[in-house]
Amino acid sequence: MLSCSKTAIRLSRQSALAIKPRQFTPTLSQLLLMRAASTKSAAMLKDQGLLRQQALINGKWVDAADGSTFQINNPATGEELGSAPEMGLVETKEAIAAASEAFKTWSKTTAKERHDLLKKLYDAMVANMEDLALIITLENGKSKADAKGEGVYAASFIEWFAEEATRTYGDTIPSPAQGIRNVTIKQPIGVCSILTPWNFPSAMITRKVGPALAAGCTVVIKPPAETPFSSLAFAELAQRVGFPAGVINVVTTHKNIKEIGKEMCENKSVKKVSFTGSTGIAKLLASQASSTLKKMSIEAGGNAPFIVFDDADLDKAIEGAIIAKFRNSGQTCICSNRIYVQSGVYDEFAARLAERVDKFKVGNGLDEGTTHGPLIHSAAVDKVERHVKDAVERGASVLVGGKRLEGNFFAPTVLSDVPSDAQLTVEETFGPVAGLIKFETEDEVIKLANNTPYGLAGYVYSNDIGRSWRVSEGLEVGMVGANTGSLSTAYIPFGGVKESGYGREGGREGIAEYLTTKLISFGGL
Ligand SMILES: NC(=O)c1ccc[n+]([C@@H]2O[C@H](COP(=O)([O-])OP(=O)(O)OC[C@H]3O[C@@H](n4cnc5c(N)ncnc54)[C@H](O)[C@@H]3O)[C@@H](O)[C@H]2O)c1
Ligand SMILES: O=CCCC(=O)O
Repeated sequence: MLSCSKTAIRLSRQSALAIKPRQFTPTLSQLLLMRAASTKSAAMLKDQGLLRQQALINGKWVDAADGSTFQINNPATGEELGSAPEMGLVETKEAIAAASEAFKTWSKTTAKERHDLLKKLYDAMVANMEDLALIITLENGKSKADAKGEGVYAASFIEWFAEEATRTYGDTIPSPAQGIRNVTIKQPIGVCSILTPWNFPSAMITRKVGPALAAGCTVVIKPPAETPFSSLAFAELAQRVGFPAGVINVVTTHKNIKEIGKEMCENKSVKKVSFTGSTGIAKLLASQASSTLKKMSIEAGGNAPFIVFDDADLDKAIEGAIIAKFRNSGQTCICSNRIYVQSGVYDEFAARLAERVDKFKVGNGLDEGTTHGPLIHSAAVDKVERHVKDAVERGASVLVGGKRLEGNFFAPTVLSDVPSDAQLTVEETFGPVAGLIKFETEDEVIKLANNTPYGLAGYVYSNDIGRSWRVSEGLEVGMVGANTGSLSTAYIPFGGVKESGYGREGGREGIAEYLTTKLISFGGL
């Protein structure tokens, strides 16, 4: 067997040595290099060392070659939180080269070694959860409860994929010919480019990096310019628990995003690209990655229908709509974007949803009692405002909210009688606006729900099990919540169809995205 060869044993020993956990005892010079948290809010961190303001390449915390940086601000207050290096092509190539070199040994570690190290990383995330959640709130704006939820969710991917690392089984395949035995083995695909959005600054990193590391791949992460600190804190913890140099690299940028993104998709040493973000950027990256036929996973925009039938439990449907629509102030790819309510319960559902939304407490995510934070930036508020104005001009009524507040805030909104050609119905709004649309029949609502190029998630509320089943099968989406507004866990295959992308993250399928299947056909038996 391969694992019994002398070479494999030697490599396995080398790598076992390489991943010996390190204690975090910074030297004086390291301490001086570690920039202090520049604001009052960031100074609230128990462990200031988690607020890294440098990028990580080949196990070293580094600045941009030309020393330039960009600022990161709290979207709730505008307060400057700190800065990150404004890197470019040179640093990106360096990071890919480091990941390539590290792949030679990391890919030869045993599944158990990778499991143990990932488990240590999970433990470190749990031990530092308060700080990790604080960083999420500071850079993204979401409420403390949402941030804690995200932190736990982020860590759960590391735990889940630590376990999945040990289950990358191959097959033995009966041969049609005499004297032949066929087996398959799973091997890590290679260096992976990880490009993530700002709406889940931590969980979108771990949902991709967890399975990549578990599979034996190495990664170059490019976090979003709005929220780089969560990925840097994650990388810091990975360093502390002993991930070898070059296995995890983080390159930060604000203005050089196009050239860095292109390099990460076109560089020949990269074998896989994983992206979460808008459909427009997903298409651009897919075309770049196609130049070398790289494997890709894409989790792009959605336009989720949320369907409530007359026979639904309205209490549960309203609860579900609040979660599915307003989580993270509506900035979630699986947020319901169109709420279809059958005519018999339409008025009651609308009135009760509006009453609940009116009670939301909008504010700084750090403040006690805040249920909903700001949007990520003013461009996001502009988009939401545009969608609401357009819907109202086309005949929708504002039941609650409907207006821009100060700064990056938009009042949580419920609109009724939204027409099917409104921007709100056609495009992903990515904000705290619930648009209600009345329907009469099951066939009609399935047609309306599928009338979109997107297909990420959908929701159906009905107490008729047959109807729930029929509608779930009929929706052109990758995920359905039937009588639940909450889908997201590390245990499920997360992903879409149509222009919402391809590939699955999480669940059993998640690690397969980072593995290749190799056939070994033994002849002459
Ligand atoms: N599916 C999601 O989770 C998700 C996340 C963010 C945004 N969106 C959608 O996109 C809309 C616009 O938001 P946005 O402008 O932040 O989205 P975007 O697609 O422009 O950005 C998403 C991420 O992609 C990266 N990116 C952007 N241009 C790139 C390039 N040329 N090469 C490589 N990476 C690049 C950025 O780091 C960014 O964080 C939102 O309103 C929403 O509809 C969806
Ligand atoms: O917005 C993207 C991911 C959201 C989730 O995992 O629930």
